[in-house]
Amino acid sequence: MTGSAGGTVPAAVGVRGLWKRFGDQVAVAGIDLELPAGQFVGLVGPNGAGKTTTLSMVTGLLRPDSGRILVAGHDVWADPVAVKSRIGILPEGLRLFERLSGRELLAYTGRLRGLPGEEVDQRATQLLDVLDLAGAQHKLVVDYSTGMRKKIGLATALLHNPEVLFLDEPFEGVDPVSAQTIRGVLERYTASGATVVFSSHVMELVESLCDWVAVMAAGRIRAHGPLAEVRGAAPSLQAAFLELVGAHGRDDGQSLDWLGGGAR
Ligand SMILES: Nc1ncnc2c1ncn2[C@@H]1O[C@H](COP(=O)(O)OP(=O)(O)OP(=O)(O)O)[C@@H](O)[C@H]1O
Repeated sequence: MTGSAGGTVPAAVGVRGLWKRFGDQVAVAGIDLELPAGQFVGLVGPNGAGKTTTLSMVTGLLRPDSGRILVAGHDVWADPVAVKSRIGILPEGLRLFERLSGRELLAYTGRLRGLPGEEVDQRATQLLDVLDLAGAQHKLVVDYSTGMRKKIGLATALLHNPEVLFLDEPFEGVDPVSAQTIRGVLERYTASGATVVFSSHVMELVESLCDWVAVMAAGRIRAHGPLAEVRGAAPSLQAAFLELVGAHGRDDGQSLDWLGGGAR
Protein backbone atom coordinates (compact mmCIF):
# COMPACT_ATOMS: atom_id res chain seq x y z
CA MET A 1 0.00 0.00 0.00
CA THR A 2 1.32 3.40 -0.93
CA GLY A 3 -0.35 5.28 1.90
CA SER A 4 -1.94 7.75 -0.45
CA ALA A 5 -5.39 8.20 -1.90
CA GLY A 6 -5.52 9.94 -5.25
CA GLY A 7 -1.75 10.40 -4.97
CA THR A 8 -1.81 13.60 -2.88
CA VAL A 9 -3.56 13.05 0.46
CA PRO A 10 -2.21 10.43 2.91
CA ALA A 11 -4.58 7.51 3.51
CA ALA A 12 -6.43 7.17 6.82
CA VAL A 13 -7.51 3.68 5.83
CA GLY A 14 -5.90 1.36 3.29
CA VAL A 15 -7.53 -1.94 2.34
CA ARG A 16 -6.12 -4.58 0.00
CA GLY A 17 -7.80 -7.75 -1.20
CA LEU A 18 -10.40 -7.87 1.57
CA TRP A 19 -12.71 -10.90 1.55
CA LYS A 20 -15.43 -12.12 3.89
CA ARG A 21 -17.83 -15.01 3.36
CA PHE A 22 -20.60 -16.24 5.64
CA GLY A 23 -21.12 -19.82 4.44
CA ASP A 24 -22.05 -19.52 0.75
CA GLN A 25 -22.81 -15.82 1.08
CA VAL A 26 -19.99 -13.57 -0.11
CA ALA A 27 -20.38 -10.38 1.95
CA VAL A 28 -17.17 -8.64 0.85
CA ALA A 29 -15.62 -9.73 -2.43
CA GLY A 30 -11.95 -8.77 -2.51
CA ILE A 31 -12.09 -4.99 -2.17
CA ASP A 32 -9.18 -2.57 -2.52
CA LEU A 33 -9.76 0.90 -1.12
CA GLU A 34 -7.82 3.88 0.18
CA LEU A 35 -9.71 6.49 2.19
CA PRO A 36 -8.05 9.92 2.37
CA ALA A 37 -7.15 11.45 5.73
CA GLY A 38 -8.67 14.71 6.97
CA GLN A 39 -11.87 14.20 4.99
CA PHE A 40 -15.46 13.37 5.57
CA VAL A 41 -15.75 10.01 3.82
CA GLY A 42 -19.11 8.38 3.04
CA LEU A 43 -19.56 4.67 2.47
CA VAL A 44 -22.87 4.13 0.70
CA GLY A 45 -24.63 1.14 -0.80
CA PRO A 46 -27.95 -0.69 -0.87
CA ASN A 47 -29.10 -3.06 1.90
CA GLY A 48 -26.79 -6.06 2.10
CA ALA A 49 -24.02 -4.38 0.07
CA GLY A 50 -21.39 -5.26 2.68
CA LYS A 51 -20.88 -1.88 4.36
CA THR A 52 -21.28 -3.03 7.96
CA THR A 53 -19.16 -6.14 7.30
CA THR A 54 -16.42 -3.94 5.80
CA LEU A 55 -16.52 -1.42 8.65
CA SER A 56 -16.46 -4.27 11.21
CA MET A 57 -13.32 -5.72 9.62
CA VAL A 58 -11.65 -2.32 9.26
CA THR A 59 -12.25 -1.53 12.94
CA GLY A 60 -10.97 -4.89 14.19
CA LEU A 61 -14.36 -6.29 15.25
CA LEU A 62 -14.58 -9.04 12.62
CA ARG A 63 -11.68 -11.09 11.28
CA PRO A 64 -11.42 -11.06 7.46
CA ASP A 65 -11.03 -14.32 5.52
CA SER A 66 -8.13 -12.64 3.74
CA GLY A 67 -6.76 -9.20 2.98
CA ARG A 68 -4.78 -6.50 4.68
CA ILE A 69 -6.05 -3.39 6.44
CA LEU A 70 -4.03 -0.38 7.58
CA VAL A 71 -5.64 2.32 9.74
CA ALA A 72 -3.63 5.44 10.59
CA GLY A 73 -0.58 3.58 9.29
CA HIS A 74 -0.98 0.47 11.50
CA ASP A 75 -2.06 -3.03 10.56
CA VAL A 76 -5.45 -3.67 12.19
CA TRP A 77 -4.93 -7.37 12.73
CA ALA A 78 -1.17 -7.42 13.40
CA ASP A 79 -1.14 -4.38 15.68
CA PRO A 80 -4.68 -4.05 17.09
CA VAL A 81 -3.75 -2.05 20.22
CA ALA A 82 -2.06 0.69 18.16
CA VAL A 83 -5.10 0.91 15.92
CA LYS A 84 -7.70 0.84 18.69
CA SER A 85 -6.02 3.72 20.51
CA ARG A 86 -6.28 5.82 17.33
CA ILE A 87 -9.87 5.14 16.34
CA GLY A 88 -13.34 5.85 17.64
CA ILE A 89 -16.36 3.76 16.68
CA LEU A 90 -20.09 4.37 16.74
CA PRO A 91 -21.39 1.03 15.47
CA GLU A 92 -24.82 0.08 14.19
CA GLY A 93 -27.01 -1.29 17.02
CA LEU A 94 -24.73 0.22 19.63
CA ARG A 95 -24.54 -1.67 22.92
CA LEU A 96 -23.96 0.52 25.95
CA PHE A 97 -23.68 -0.13 29.67
CA GLU A 98 -27.34 0.50 30.37
CA ARG A 99 -27.12 0.76 34.16
CA LEU A 100 -24.61 3.61 34.09
CA SER A 101 -25.61 7.25 33.76
CA GLY A 102 -24.32 9.16 30.72
CA ARG A 103 -21.72 10.88 32.90
CA GLU A 104 -20.61 7.55 34.45
CA LEU A 105 -20.36 5.96 31.02
CA LEU A 106 -18.00 8.72 29.87
CA ALA A 107 -15.93 8.45 33.07
CA TYR A 108 -15.64 4.69 32.60
CA THR A 109 -14.74 4.99 28.90
CA GLY A 110 -12.11 7.63 29.69
CA ARG A 111 -10.44 5.43 32.30
CA LEU A 112 -10.47 2.46 29.89
CA ARG A 113 -8.77 4.71 27.36
CA GLY A 114 -6.10 5.52 29.95
CA LEU A 115 -6.91 9.22 30.21
CA PRO A 116 -6.24 11.03 33.53
CA GLY A 117 -9.41 11.48 35.62
CA GLU A 118 -9.34 15.27 35.53
CA GLU A 119 -8.99 15.34 31.76
CA VAL A 120 -11.89 12.89 31.43
CA ASP A 121 -14.09 15.08 33.65
CA GLN A 122 -13.31 18.18 31.66
CA ARG A 123 -13.81 16.57 28.27
CA ALA A 124 -16.99 14.82 29.45
CA THR A 125 -18.48 18.12 30.68
CA GLN A 126 -17.72 19.78 27.35
CA LEU A 127 -19.06 16.92 25.25
CA LEU A 128 -22.25 16.66 27.35
CA ASP A 129 -22.77 20.40 26.94
CA VAL A 130 -22.14 20.53 23.21
CA LEU A 131 -24.32 17.48 22.55
CA ASP A 132 -27.11 18.91 24.70
CA LEU A 133 -26.99 16.02 27.18
CA ALA A 134 -25.95 17.99 30.25
CA GLY A 135 -29.52 17.89 31.62
CA ALA A 136 -29.62 14.08 31.24
CA GLN A 137 -26.09 13.32 32.39
CA HIS A 138 -27.25 11.65 35.64
CA LYS A 139 -30.03 9.66 34.01
CA LEU A 140 -29.35 5.96 33.35
CA VAL A 141 -28.50 5.15 29.74
CA VAL A 142 -31.32 2.58 29.70
CA ASP A 143 -33.73 5.52 29.97
CA TYR A 144 -32.19 7.47 27.06
CA SER A 145 -34.12 7.92 23.79
CA THR A 146 -32.70 6.58 20.49
CA GLY A 147 -31.23 9.95 19.57
CA MET A 148 -29.75 10.44 23.05
CA ARG A 149 -28.12 7.01 22.79
CA LYS A 150 -26.53 8.01 19.48
CA LYS A 151 -25.23 11.21 21.06
CA ILE A 152 -23.77 9.58 24.18
CA GLY A 153 -22.29 6.89 21.88
CA LEU A 154 -20.69 9.62 19.81
CA ALA A 155 -19.33 11.27 22.96
CA THR A 156 -17.69 7.98 24.06
CA ALA A 157 -16.22 7.56 20.56
CA LEU A 158 -14.74 11.09 20.60
CA LEU A 159 -13.52 11.25 24.20
CA HIS A 160 -9.93 10.13 23.48
CA ASN A 161 -9.66 12.40 20.42
CA PRO A 162 -9.16 9.63 17.84
CA GLU A 163 -7.44 10.13 14.49
CA VAL A 164 -10.17 8.27 12.61
CA LEU A 165 -13.82 8.08 13.60
CA PHE A 166 -16.06 5.33 12.17
CA LEU A 167 -19.79 5.94 12.28
CA ASP A 168 -22.48 3.52 11.12
CA GLU A 169 -25.71 5.47 10.40
CA PRO A 170 -24.89 8.21 12.95
CA PHE A 171 -27.98 10.31 12.28
CA GLU A 172 -30.60 7.58 12.58
CA GLY A 173 -33.22 8.56 15.18
CA VAL A 174 -31.57 11.95 15.76
CA ASP A 175 -33.78 15.06 15.59
CA PRO A 176 -32.84 17.89 13.18
CA VAL A 177 -31.50 20.16 15.95
CA SER A 178 -29.24 17.44 17.35
CA ALA A 179 -28.24 16.43 13.80
CA GLN A 180 -27.08 19.99 13.20
CA THR A 181 -25.07 19.90 16.43
CA ILE A 182 -23.45 16.56 15.55
CA ARG A 183 -22.67 17.92 12.11
CA GLY A 184 -20.94 20.93 13.62
CA VAL A 185 -18.87 18.74 15.95
CA LEU A 186 -17.81 16.47 13.09
CA GLU A 187 -17.00 19.35 10.75
CA ARG A 188 -14.77 20.91 13.37
CA TYR A 189 -13.15 17.53 13.94
CA THR A 190 -12.29 16.94 10.26
CA ALA A 191 -11.14 20.55 9.81
CA SER A 192 -8.41 19.80 12.36
CA GLY A 193 -7.07 16.98 10.14
CA ALA A 194 -8.99 14.01 11.57
CA THR A 195 -11.01 11.65 9.40
CA VAL A 196 -14.65 10.62 9.62
CA VAL A 197 -15.76 7.48 7.80
CA PHE A 198 -19.51 7.01 7.88
CA SER A 199 -22.06 4.77 6.27
CA SER A 200 -25.54 5.94 5.46
CA HIS A 201 -28.46 5.29 3.15
CA VAL A 202 -29.50 8.93 3.16
CA MET A 203 -28.00 10.32 -0.03
CA GLU A 204 -28.93 13.95 0.64
CA LEU A 205 -27.03 13.73 3.89
CA VAL A 206 -23.99 12.12 2.28
CA GLU A 207 -24.08 14.70 -0.49
CA SER A 208 -24.23 17.61 1.93
CA LEU A 209 -21.59 16.26 4.34
CA CYS A 210 -19.03 14.22 2.46
CA ASP A 211 -15.94 15.31 0.56
CA TRP A 212 -15.26 11.81 -0.68
CA VAL A 213 -17.48 8.78 -1.23
CA ALA A 214 -17.20 5.07 -1.93
CA VAL A 215 -20.18 3.26 -3.41
CA MET A 216 -20.53 -0.42 -2.54
CA ALA A 217 -22.86 -3.02 -4.05
CA ALA A 218 -22.86 -6.81 -3.78
CA GLY A 219 -19.61 -6.84 -1.81
CA ARG A 220 -17.63 -4.75 -4.31
CA ILE A 221 -16.64 -1.11 -4.64
CA ARG A 222 -18.48 0.29 -7.67
CA ALA A 223 -17.05 3.81 -7.55
CA HIS A 224 -14.90 5.89 -5.26
CA GLY A 225 -13.38 9.34 -5.23
CA PRO A 226 -14.21 12.98 -4.51
CA LEU A 227 -17.98 13.54 -4.33
CA ALA A 228 -18.14 15.59 -7.55
CA GLU A 229 -16.25 12.89 -9.45
CA VAL A 230 -18.53 10.09 -8.31
CA ARG A 231 -21.65 12.17 -9.00
CA GLY A 232 -20.29 12.98 -12.49
CA ALA A 233 -22.91 14.43 -14.82
CA ALA A 234 -25.82 13.03 -12.79
CA PRO A 235 -28.17 15.66 -11.27
CA SER A 236 -27.68 14.28 -7.74
CA LEU A 237 -25.74 11.67 -5.84
CA GLN A 238 -29.01 9.75 -5.51
CA ALA A 239 -29.31 9.53 -9.33
CA ALA A 240 -25.65 8.54 -9.71
CA PHE A 241 -26.07 5.95 -6.98
CA LEU A 242 -29.15 4.36 -8.61
CA GLU A 243 -27.22 4.16 -11.88
CA LEU A 244 -24.12 2.67 -10.24
CA VAL A 245 -25.96 -0.02 -8.29
CA GLY A 246 -28.11 -0.90 -11.31
CA ALA A 247 -31.43 0.06 -9.72
CA HIS A 248 -32.82 1.86 -12.82
CA GLY A 249 -35.60 -0.01 -14.58
CA ARG A 250 -36.33 -2.14 -11.52
CA ASP A 251 -39.99 -2.78 -10.69
CA ASP A 252 -40.73 0.03 -8.26
CA GLY A 253 -44.05 -1.39 -7.14
CA GLN A 254 -46.02 -1.18 -10.40
CA SER A 255 -46.66 -4.92 -10.24
CA LEU A 256 -48.50 -4.52 -6.92
CA ASP A 257 -51.71 -3.62 -8.77
CA TRP A 258 -53.83 -4.96 -5.88
CA LEU A 259 -52.37 -2.44 -3.45
CA GLY A 260 -54.52 0.59 -2.63
CA GLY A 261 -57.25 1.91 -4.92
CA GLY A 262 -60.07 0.79 -2.63
CA ALA A 263 -60.57 -2.68 -4.30
CA ARG A 264 -60.57 -4.89 -1.19
N1 LIG B 1 -23.12 -12.69 10.68
C1 LIG B 1 -23.59 -12.93 9.45
N2 LIG B 1 -23.96 -14.18 9.08
C2 LIG B 1 -24.43 -14.45 7.84
N3 LIG B 1 -24.54 -13.52 6.87
C3 LIG B 1 -24.20 -12.27 7.16
C4 LIG B 1 -23.70 -11.90 8.47
N4 LIG B 1 -23.42 -10.56 8.47
C5 LIG B 1 -23.73 -10.14 7.24
N5 LIG B 1 -24.18 -11.15 6.45
C6 LIG B 1 -24.59 -11.05 5.04
O1 LIG B 1 -23.58 -10.35 4.35
C7 LIG B 1 -24.13 -9.45 3.40
C8 LIG B 1 -23.64 -8.03 3.71
O2 LIG B 1 -24.24 -7.59 4.92
P1 LIG B 1 -23.91 -6.18 5.59
O3 LIG B 1 -24.63 -6.14 6.89
O4 LIG B 1 -22.45 -5.97 5.59
O5 LIG B 1 -24.57 -5.18 4.55
P2 LIG B 1 -24.85 -3.61 4.68
O6 LIG B 1 -24.36 -2.99 3.41
O7 LIG B 1 -24.32 -3.09 5.95
O8 LIG B 1 -26.45 -3.60 4.68
P3 LIG B 1 -27.51 -2.59 5.40
O9 LIG B 1 -27.41 -1.33 4.65
O10 LIG B 1 -28.81 -3.29 5.15
O11 LIG B 1 -27.16 -2.49 6.85
C9 LIG B 1 -25.65 -9.61 3.49
O12 LIG B 1 -26.04 -10.52 2.48
C10 LIG B 1 -25.87 -10.23 4.87
O13 LIG B 1 -27.00 -11.07 4.86
